This record gives sequence, structure tokens and C-alpha cells, in this order.
Amino acid sequence: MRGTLPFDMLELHKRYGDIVRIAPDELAFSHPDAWKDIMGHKKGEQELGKAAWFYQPVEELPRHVVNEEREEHGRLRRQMAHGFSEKSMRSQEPLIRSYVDLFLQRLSEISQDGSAVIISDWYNYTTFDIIGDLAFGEPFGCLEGSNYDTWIKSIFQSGQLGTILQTLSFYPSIKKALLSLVPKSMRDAQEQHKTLTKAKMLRRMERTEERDDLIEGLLKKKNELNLTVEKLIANAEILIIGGSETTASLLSGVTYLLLTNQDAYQKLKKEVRTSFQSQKDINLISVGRLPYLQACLEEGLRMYPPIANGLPRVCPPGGATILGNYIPENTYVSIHQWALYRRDNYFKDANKYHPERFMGDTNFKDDRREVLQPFHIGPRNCLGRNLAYSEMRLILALIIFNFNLRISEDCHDWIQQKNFLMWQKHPLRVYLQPVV
Ligand code: HEM
Repeated sequence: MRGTLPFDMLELHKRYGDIVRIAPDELAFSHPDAWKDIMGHKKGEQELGKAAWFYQPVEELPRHVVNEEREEHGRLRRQMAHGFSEKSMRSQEPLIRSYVDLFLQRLSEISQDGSAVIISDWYNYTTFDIIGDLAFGEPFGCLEGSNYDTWIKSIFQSGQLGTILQTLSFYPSIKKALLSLVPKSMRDAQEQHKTLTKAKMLRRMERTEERDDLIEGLLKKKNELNLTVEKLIANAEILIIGGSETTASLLSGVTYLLLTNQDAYQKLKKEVRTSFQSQKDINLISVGRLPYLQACLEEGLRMYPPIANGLPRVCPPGGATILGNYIPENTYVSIHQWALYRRDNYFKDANKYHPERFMGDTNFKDDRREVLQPFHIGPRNCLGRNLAYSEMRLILALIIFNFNLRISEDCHDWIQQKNFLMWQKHPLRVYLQPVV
């Protein structure tokens, strides 16, 4: 509830080691092998399910791909995977590029008077518009309007509310009482949000042309999979939450880390500007050939993982074996990413931004790079990993190609933030000077 869980977890692991009991029935693990023990594919053994108190704090809400039970999850994931295939991504490229071009154009306009730009908002506008179009068939108009639309604002508010509800899951009777006391204004706002979302989904369902987007796979099998409009909406919403804030946070984090580490920024500038003659040469394929840019993103994911806290799983009947220990059934287990990545046991100079550790630099030869799993592993890992990398590479390469960047003096401590499921980002102010 204080928003300090990532930092508290690091202190606990430093003090007590790789396994810490953080509640009577909950263990936190901080070790490279814990990933496969907790999240890996299990041959002939039961997988560790997702903890209901965390993933479904309001039981009545319809479930989606992230919090469905195993069988139903498999069916949803198989259908959704079409929208994330190589073929779909190739056909999504012009759409993604059109929003990135609009992002660059809007940045040129608003930076003309020499004032600092809140780049963190602009990254969010871009990723929201892209995912809005890919999940609902229409953008939110953030880039056009230079603003978050009301639909998105209510999604943002749900992050902190989610943390409160998860915490209250430990006090079921208080949670029930509090939920019945939700003020009318809040319930009305929720109803309005639902109406807006339903209208969006119905508009998408009315479209008759084949669309290689992220929801088409589910729409095609909606009768077979018994998907109501409410379930389709729940899935589209989770795509928007999971696919926009994460990517935008990482872009803000990497921008901050580069601008406060001039060596890395200069190296990246050189790589991007010597690899391309014109911005027309920069596309989803060509940005995949920039090793330093990739290293900057990896090191950004290490220092500022978009999902910083542990997402709890539960041990199945009969228990599980984790790091060679028998863990009884019904024990909650998780891996807290931010805390894991800041441990000196696994990374040399762990609190410093060194993209070189992902470039084969022998100074970092003892780093345990396999520790870094920002997209998780196993059957419930991130479906949008390739899309996320494509977007992040494209946006970062194009901004570095087009502008010289300088961080505003008042943002040097920007990375000191609270975390409620997501980072509570302060405005990141940056001066942009067009490259002529
Ligand atoms: C840097 C950006 C991103 C990061 C760090 C990230 C991370 C993650 C993580 C850790 C999970 C596992 C969640 C869990 O176990 O509860 C996940 C799941 C998922 N992510 Fe991402 N994600 C990113 C971007 C995206 C994007 C752009 C999309 C596209 C819409 C996306 C779609 C999904 C989906 C659909 C799942 C659920 C997969 C399943 O349960 O089978 N993610 N992501």
C-alpha cells in the first residue's frame, strides 16, 4: 500500500538470502533457477496456477487471458496468438508506423519554441493509440488531442485501486464492507466506462473486413469458445493495459537512463545515425540490426522492469519443488523482478546503467544474464514480447535519429518512484533539438 514493495524486497533478499518468507503462506524467490521451477513448462506435473487473491480481487468480473484457469487460458491463448504472429506483425507495420510518424511530427511541433516536452506522456499517447487500434480497431486520439482520453484515465486509476483491492483480499470481511460503500459517483463513472467500452467493442464487431489485429482471432471463434461481449471486452482491456503502459514505461526509463549516462547516449547516437541515411530506412526489420540499441533496451529492462513486483503463483495439490526445496500445496510463490536484478550476486555494479554487459564486455563476464526475464517464461509468458520489442526499437531509433535530447534539470531524480503494479511515473521533461 506504500508503493515501496520493490525496494523492500531487495532489502529482505539482501538480509535473508534467495528465499524469503514474506507472509505465513507466501515465499519470495530470488535466484536464476526459480524462473523455470515456478513458471516453466511442466512435463506430466501440474503447473503452478495464478493466485486468485492477486489476479481476481473482484470475483464477479469476467476473466481474461491473464487470469483464466489453465484449460480456458490455453484456448484463449491459441486464438490470440494469431494476432502476434510474424505474418500479422508484418501487416500491422504500416499502422504502427503511422502512429510513430504522428508522434515525431507532434514532437517537432511542440518543441519548436524551445521549451521542454513531457516525453513520458508522449510515449504513453503513442503506445495507447497503437494498442487501441490493434485491440479495438480505433485509436484513442491521444496523439491528435495531446491528451489522455477519459477511457484511459479510468484505466490508470484502476492501477492503484487494484493494489488496494489486492491488499484487502487479506481482510475479506473489510473488503466486502468497503465494496458495498463505494460512493455513487464512483459507481456511475464505472458504469459510464462500461458503456463506452461496450460501444467500442460493438463497433469493432460490426466491421466486416478481415483485420490482422489482436482481437480478430477471438472474434472468429467467439461462438465456439462461448465468448460473450463482456468476455471479449475483458480481453481487449487487458491487451490495452498490458500492451501500452509497459512499453511506454520502458521507453521513458531508457530515455532517462541514456540522458543521465552520456557515454551510452553518445554511443547509441553514433550507432543509429551511422546506420541509416534517412529515416525512411528505419523500419521494423532494420532496427533489429542495431546491437547497441538492443543492449540499451535490455539494460533498461534490467534497471527499470515495467513489471517490477512478483506476480504470485500458487503451489498445486501435492506441493512443488523449487530450488530443490519441497514447498507445500497452497503456498504462494513469486519472483520480484526489480529486487532480483539489483542484486550484486547476479550483476556487477548492479545499480549502474551499463549496456556493455549485453555486448559481451569481459568486465561483466560473471553477470548471470539469464536472470533477466522481464517477459517471464513458460506457458503464460508475454504474448506481446515481439510486438513490444518492435515498437520500442522503432520509437527509440527514430527519436534518436531525429532529435538531440537533453534532460531537464528538475528530472535528475526522475527514477525515484513509487510502484503500484506499475511505476508511478513523474513527468519526464526533455529538451528536443531537431537534427538538421
Ligand atoms: C516492455 C513491454 C512488456 C513487458 C515487460 C511485458 C511483460 C509481461 C509479463 C511479465 C507477462 C506475464 C504476466 C503474468 O504472468 O501474469 C505478460 C503477459 C502478457 N502480455 Fe506482456 N509485456 C509487455 C508488452 C506487451 C505488449 C506490447 C502486449 C500486446 C498487447 C502484451 C501482451 C501480453 C499478453 C496478452 C499477456 C498474457 C499472456 C498469457 O497469459 O498467456 N505485452 N507480459
